[in-house]
Amino acid sequence: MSEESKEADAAANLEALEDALKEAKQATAEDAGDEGDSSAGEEDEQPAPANGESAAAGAAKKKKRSKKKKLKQAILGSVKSESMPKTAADLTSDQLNALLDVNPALKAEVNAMDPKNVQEMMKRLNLADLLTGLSVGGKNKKDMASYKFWQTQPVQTFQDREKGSAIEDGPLKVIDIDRVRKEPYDLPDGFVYVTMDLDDEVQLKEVYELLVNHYVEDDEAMFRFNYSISFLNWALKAPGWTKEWHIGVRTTGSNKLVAFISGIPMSIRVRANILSCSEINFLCIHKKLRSKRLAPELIKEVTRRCYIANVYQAIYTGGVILPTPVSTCRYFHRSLDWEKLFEVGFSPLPPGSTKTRQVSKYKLPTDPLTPNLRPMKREDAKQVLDLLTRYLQRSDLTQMFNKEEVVHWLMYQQRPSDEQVVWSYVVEDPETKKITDFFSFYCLESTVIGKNKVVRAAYLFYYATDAAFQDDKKVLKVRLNALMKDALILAKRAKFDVMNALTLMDNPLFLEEQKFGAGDGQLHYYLFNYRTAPIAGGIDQRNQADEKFMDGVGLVML
Ligand SMILES: CCCCCCCCCCCCCC(=O)SCCNC(=O)CCNC(=O)[C@H](O)C(C)(C)COP(=O)(O)OP(=O)(O)OC[C@H]1O[C@@H](n2cnc3c(N)ncnc32)[C@H](O)[C@@H]1OP(=O)(O)O
Repeated sequence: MSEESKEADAAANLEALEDALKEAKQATAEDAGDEGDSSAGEEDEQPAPANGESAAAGAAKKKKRSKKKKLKQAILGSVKSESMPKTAADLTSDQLNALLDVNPALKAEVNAMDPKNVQEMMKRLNLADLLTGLSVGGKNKKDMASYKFWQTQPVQTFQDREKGSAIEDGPLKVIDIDRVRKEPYDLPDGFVYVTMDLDDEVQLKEVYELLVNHYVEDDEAMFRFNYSISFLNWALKAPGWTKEWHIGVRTTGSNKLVAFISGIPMSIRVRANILSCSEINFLCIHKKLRSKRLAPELIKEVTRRCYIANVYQAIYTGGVILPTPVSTCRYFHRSLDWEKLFEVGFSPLPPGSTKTRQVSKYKLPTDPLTPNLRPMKREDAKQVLDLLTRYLQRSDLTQMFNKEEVVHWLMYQQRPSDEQVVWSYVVEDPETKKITDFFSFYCLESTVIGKNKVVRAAYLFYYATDAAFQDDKKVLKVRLNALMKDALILAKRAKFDVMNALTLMDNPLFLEEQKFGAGDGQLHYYLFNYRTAPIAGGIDQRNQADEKFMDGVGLVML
C-alpha cells in the first residue's frame, strides 16, 4: 500500500473510530440500563420463572447479537488469516466497530482519551491482545464488593492475589464441623433439593437433558456443550464418588429437574501440599430461572455436604471471572475437518485464503508415525501411573492419581450401551517393555444451536513422556510434537472435527507447530478455602501462549 493510501486509510479509520465511539457511548448507556435491570433482579432472592421480555425487546436484542456476531467474525476472520492486520489502525470501519463492541475495557479507555491521541494508540495496540479483552486496563472483572455472594465465601480476594509470591499457602478458614448445618438450606417455595441417583438411568438422563438444553454456551449463543450420557456416567462416577454430591433442584409441582451441581472427590497437589478436596462441576440452572440467586444456594448446599464429609477445600473452573483465579489458561483449536467447521460457523474463511487452501493446510497423514504406538491396555495402568506421576511432579497444581483412577480416567469401562468417551495410547519399547510415552483425549460434542448439527470435538487430556526427564530441553519439544501429531491423526481417524487444548502442562511447546489457533475462550482455575500464590497458566500478560509460563497447571478439568 502507498504512503498516500495508507494515510487515507488511517484517516478513514479515525473517522470510523469516531463513529464507533458514538455508537460505543450509546451502547455503554444501553448496557448501563441492562445492568440496572439485572441488579434489580439480583435483589430478588426468590427463584421464579423469568417474566418473559417483550417480543420487541427480544427481537432488538437478537438483532444486536447477530450484528455483533457478524462483526466479531469479520475481525476474527482477518486476525486468523495469514495477512492479518497487526494493529487496530489497520482495521476497516466495520472491524473497528466490532472491536469496540466486543471489548468493553477498550471502549471505556478510548472514551476517556483525548481524541487527538486515539489514532496513535490504535497503532500501538496489538490486535490479538485486544480481542482477548485482557490487555487494555486488564480489568474485565467487577470489584470485590459487587460480588455479593462471593465476598462472603472463603476465597482469595483480588487484592490478595496482588501480593503474588508473598502469599503463604494454607486454608483460608478453619471449619468448625459442629457449626455446620445438618439439614439442607431452605429453598424458596415451589423448589426442593434432591439427591440424584445417577445409577438410575432415568435420573442420569434427566441430568443430561438439563445440561444439553441449558449448560455452557459461547458468547454468541452459537454452540452449547453436549455432554453425552456416557460422558456424564464417566465424569460423575470417579472412584470414591458419592451421590450426596450430585445435587438437583426440582419444582415441587411437576417434579421437573431445573438445576444441578456436582462434586467428585479428588486429591490434588498445590505446590508442596496435598489436599483431599472436591472437584465441583456441571453447575447449571434452567434458563427461565436465571439471575434469581439460585446459584449461590446450590453452591452453599454442595459446600455444606462437602464439609459434612470432612472435605474443606474444592477446585473448580469457569469461563467467568470470579474472586479469584489461581490460574488462567487459554483455549486453542486445531481443525481436523475444516470444511465442516466452516459450514457450521465455527471457523471463518480468512480473507485472502480459499477453502481449498484451508483444507490442505490442515491435512494429516492417515496413520500415526511414532513407532510402537498402540492403544492403552488395562495392564499398562501401573506403568502409566508411574510415568504420569513423575511427569506431573513438574507442575504446581496437579491431580494426584492412584491406579484405580488411572484405569477409570484413561480406560473407562463402558457399559454395553455406552459410546466411547476417552481414547488413550501408549508407546512401548518392544525390547524392555517399558512404556515411554502416553497420551489421551476425550470426546465432548457441542450442539450447533438451531441447526440440528453437532461439532465433534476431541479435548486433549493427560499425557506424559520420558523425554521430559532429559537434560536437553529440546528433546521434550521434539517428542511432544511427534506425539501430538499422532494424537491429531488418531482423532481425525476417530471422526473428530476439531482438537481442543488449553495452554496447560507443556502444551505451549507444540500448539503453534501443530497448527492450533488461539481461541477467544479462557478457563480460570479456582480454589475454595485455600490460599496460594498465582500459578502460571501457559500464557503471558498479553494472553499469548508462552513457554516461559508453562507447567504451572497440570490438572485437566472436564
Ligand atoms: C469445600 C467444598 C466447597 C464446594 C463449593 C466450591 C465452589 C463451587 C463454585 C461453583 C463452580 C461451578 C463450576 C462450573 O460448573 S462452571 C459452569 C457454569 N455453568 C454454566 O455456565 C451453565 C450456564 N449458566 C448457568 O446455568 C447459570 O448462569 C449459572 C448457574 C452459572 C449462574 O446462575 P445465574 O446466572 O442464574 O446466577 P444467580 O443469580 O443464580 O447467581 C449469581 C451469583 O452466581 C455467581 N456465578 C455466576 N456464574 C458462576 C459460576 N460459573 N461459578 C460460580 N459462581 C457463579 C455470580 O458471580 C453471582 O455471585 P456474586 O457475583 O453476587 O458473588
